[in-house]
Amino acid sequence: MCGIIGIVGHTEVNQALYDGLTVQQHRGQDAAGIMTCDHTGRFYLRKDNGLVKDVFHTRHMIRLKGSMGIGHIRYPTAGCSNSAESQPFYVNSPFGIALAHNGNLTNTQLLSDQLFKSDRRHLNTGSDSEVLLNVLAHELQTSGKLKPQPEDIFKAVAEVHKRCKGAYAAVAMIAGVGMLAFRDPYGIRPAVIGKRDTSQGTEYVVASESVAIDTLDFDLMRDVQPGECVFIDMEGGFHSQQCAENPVKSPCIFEYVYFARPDSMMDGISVHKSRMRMGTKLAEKIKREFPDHDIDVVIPIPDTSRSAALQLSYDLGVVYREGFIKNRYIGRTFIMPGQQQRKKSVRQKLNAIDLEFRDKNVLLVDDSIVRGTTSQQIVQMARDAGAKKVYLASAAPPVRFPNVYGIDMPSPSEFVAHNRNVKQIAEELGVDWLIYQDLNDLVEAINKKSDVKRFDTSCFDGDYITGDIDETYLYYIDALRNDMSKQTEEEGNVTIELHNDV
Ligand SMILES: O=P(O)(O)OC[C@H]1O[C@H](OP(=O)(O)OP(=O)(O)O)[C@H](O)[C@@H]1O
Ligand SMILES: NC(=O)CC[C@H](N)C(=O)O
Ligand SMILES: [Mg+2]
Repeated sequence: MCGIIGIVGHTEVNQALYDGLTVQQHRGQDAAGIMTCDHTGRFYLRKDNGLVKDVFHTRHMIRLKGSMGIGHIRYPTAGCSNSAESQPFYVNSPFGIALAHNGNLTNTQLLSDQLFKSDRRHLNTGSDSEVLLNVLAHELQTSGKLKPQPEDIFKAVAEVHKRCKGAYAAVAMIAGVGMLAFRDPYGIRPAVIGKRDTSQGTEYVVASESVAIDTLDFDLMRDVQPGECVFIDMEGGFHSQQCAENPVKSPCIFEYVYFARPDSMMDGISVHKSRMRMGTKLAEKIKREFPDHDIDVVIPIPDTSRSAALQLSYDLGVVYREGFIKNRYIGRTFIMPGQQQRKKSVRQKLNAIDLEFRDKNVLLVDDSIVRGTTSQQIVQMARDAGAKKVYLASAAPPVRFPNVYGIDMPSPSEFVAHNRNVKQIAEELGVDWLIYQDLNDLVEAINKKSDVKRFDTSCFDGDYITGDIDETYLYYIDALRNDMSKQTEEEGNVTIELHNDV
């Protein structure tokens, strides 16, 4: 998952972009970038591998001039993790365009071929986001105008929707013209719009999550709708249009389970409330399946499971205790690039308080179990701390299918639930019993009264919302992106970045 932000203001936007990326850091830890545009139409770029706080130093911030800009934090799902593939990406023709993308295209190969053979465009990386930018650029080029008007931009985005498959929530800047933001026709990845009135006029922000809008002191207006394009010109004029033929709001369910911050609103749904309801549903299932349970204490696996675990303990009538202390300087382990690093980081990140485990039957609660990296080690820690029995509950169903829309889990054989039933997974994780949320309950917990038609639930049930994912594609991304292939790829990777300010 990546995080995006774009701002059209009336004064310098560099600091606001930085702050907006920082509060979305949980969406990507591999690379960060900001590109700004000043009143002369000149772009300024800084991007590199690392966390936001490590990528931007004062010397970079000073050079990021202008009242319009976009930013990105990256968790790679295509290409490699080299800084050359960090974002925003830039093309000089037409106009000068920069783009930052959250999601993953599923027809990258075909598009790359078309871009080279028909559109006569050069791609310099293996990133699907560079492909998205070039498709947009080609479609904008066809207007033939010196300065594109809102209707030219909407027409270009409509063509992007026809050509690009998969997931994309993107912000883009056209030099000296303005900023646009658009989501794929299913709205798989999130994007929200905010505004604030200043003495110089209205300023606009688009971000992956509303937490950025809140913390930057903008007011949340609404989501960018699936298929819609929003365009804000350099003078602050706001334009929008639906550019897809059949948009169907179907966001990725994993955003609510794990990715998003609980204080964000996405597609009209409070992430925090949805996680609390996940706790309630899970408590109901535990009561049904284990009416005579002997749980002494409910312990969350920090951080993400907390909202669900707290509500679960309340509904179950069992005390809640923080039994694992999280090292606040270690990031999220699931989105780290390799298994070795993920494994090591769980131990560095979490440590048990023996007192909360000794001689107790503990119910550990996590939001999701994917590779089982976290649960395996946590269960052992609970036992080492003296727990009598260790039970485990997951607020989401078993992850059994690869994600192709922006979460880097391409390889079913890496999932602990692969070819195992719940009893076998429990054995593998070393727990006395294991319980998973049912998919129906998860959907009900998230969608209480929003206008979301359905969710992309593919990682749980293999039903890919775009309807065009077949075995051949799944085989292809597995071969390309399983942990082993990625490691080999990274070792031989020495791409040198063009257009970068070090
Ligand atoms: O089964 P696994 O492959 O280990 O993946 C699942 C775990 O990874 C995530 O935690 P993470 O440490 O990334 O972030 P968090 O601190 O937000 O919970 C998630 O919350 C689970 O705890
Ligand atoms: N997780 C994401 O949204 C990744 C965006 C893009 N596919 C990349 O790899 O950079
Ligand atoms: Mg976790």
